[in-house]
Amino acid sequence: MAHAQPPIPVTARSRGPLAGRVRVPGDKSISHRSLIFGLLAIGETRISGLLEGEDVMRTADAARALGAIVHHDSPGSWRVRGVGVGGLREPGGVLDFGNAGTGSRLMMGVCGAHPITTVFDGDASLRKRPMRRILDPLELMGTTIVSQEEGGRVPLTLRGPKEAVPITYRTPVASAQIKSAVLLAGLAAPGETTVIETEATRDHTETMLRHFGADVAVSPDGAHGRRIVLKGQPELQAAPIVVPTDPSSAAFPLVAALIVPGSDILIESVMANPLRSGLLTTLREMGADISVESEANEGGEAVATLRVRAGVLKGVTVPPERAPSMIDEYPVLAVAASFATGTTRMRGLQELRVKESDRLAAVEAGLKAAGVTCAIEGDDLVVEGRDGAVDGGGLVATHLDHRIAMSFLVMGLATRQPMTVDDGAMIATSFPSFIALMNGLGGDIA
Ligand SMILES: O=C(O)C1=C[C@@H](OP(=O)(O)O)[C@@H](O)[C@H](O)C1
Ligand SMILES: C=C(OP(=O)(O)O)C(=O)O
Repeated sequence: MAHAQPPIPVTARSRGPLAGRVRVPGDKSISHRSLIFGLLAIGETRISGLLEGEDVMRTADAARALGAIVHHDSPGSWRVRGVGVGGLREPGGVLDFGNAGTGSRLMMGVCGAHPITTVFDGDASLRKRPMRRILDPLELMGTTIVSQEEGGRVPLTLRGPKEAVPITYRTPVASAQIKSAVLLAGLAAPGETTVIETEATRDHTETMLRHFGADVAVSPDGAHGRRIVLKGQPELQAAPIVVPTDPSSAAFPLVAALIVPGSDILIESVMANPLRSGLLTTLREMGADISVESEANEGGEAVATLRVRAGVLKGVTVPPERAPSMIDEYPVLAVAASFATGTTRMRGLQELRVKESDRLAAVEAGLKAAGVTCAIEGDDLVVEGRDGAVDGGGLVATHLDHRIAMSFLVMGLATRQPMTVDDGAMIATSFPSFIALMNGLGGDIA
């Protein structure tokens, strides 16, 4: 499958303070959803600021295979002429989602509720990831799992029912992908589809449902949870989308500026959605010098331009209920924690084991390669901070995981010895301009 090219090792070296002003690319979660909603709407959806990373391009290809007309006008600017809910065409071939959990899982929700047969596949990383979490609710809605690899993995084949059955579903783990797959499937079902989540997760699907004219009601459920009720079979109307920047990408220059002594940078228009802001909360608790220079609204999301200055960080305990709001940021938080004074304990990280790699194991191995003491205790990751002085010098195995690659390259900008990651190719899945952007701030990554 995809990405069988020879690995491309990349090395980061420390070369003095970072300075300058950057804007990171569009949000990956919102970019996938923009194309999917464009497919499911009637009319032409105009998107600006779309992330043109490999994961999102797979979703664009899938939308085309399902009948949408997708045009790329200029960098970030796309148009999608949709087929409407119920109007999907059966694809002629396999839908290959490459490395993308979000694209594949959300599209399983879409396709599994339509009366078509679809085959899903991906790269070696995606082939290891659990899909039962999507297949279980889909089966309740009437989808037939024609074939699947052991444990519900891709390659797998779905056949949708004539008409999907609406369900009430409590997600078994905090996952915006499960929630979104069920809601997207619920679009094709008559009546009300309800998703209940014990911990609130990113709400981009709910926001976009409303934006395209669906009737969706969200109410609190328990201490941290939400209940989302969707009225099925709406006629979604094309609507313009401005994709705000990706806070999960902003995390890399942000942490780099905190740990490279003397740094002082501005990161423009970082999406400030509270369900995506756990890293900022945690870094501030660690004593990070992050100030808000200005605030605005982009595409319906609050954004803030952040000034970030290097300084002393102190170890903290990160509570498990914060995990959904910073789920993809733990690898780079572990890097920040390595430079802090004292111990950082990140609690409740079981979901990190089923991302593009087992991120708990990959982070532990990478930190140890850099001379940092750390341990996995149950579902917690514990990092002993080295008070600003990390040796580095290790070779880090990235296991087809973009966030592992970028996190350890950020680390190498501040370690005594350079850090090398075994393969930088996967960075293109979410942040193709990462190396150029970091080097533009004064980094040395090559
Ligand atoms: O819905 C989304 O766009 C995402 C949800 C999260 O996954 P889970 O739903 O598996 O937590 C996150 O890790 C992923 O990068 C994007
Ligand atoms: C987990 C991630 O993405 P996905 O699940 O879409 O592969 C990520 O980008 O860190």
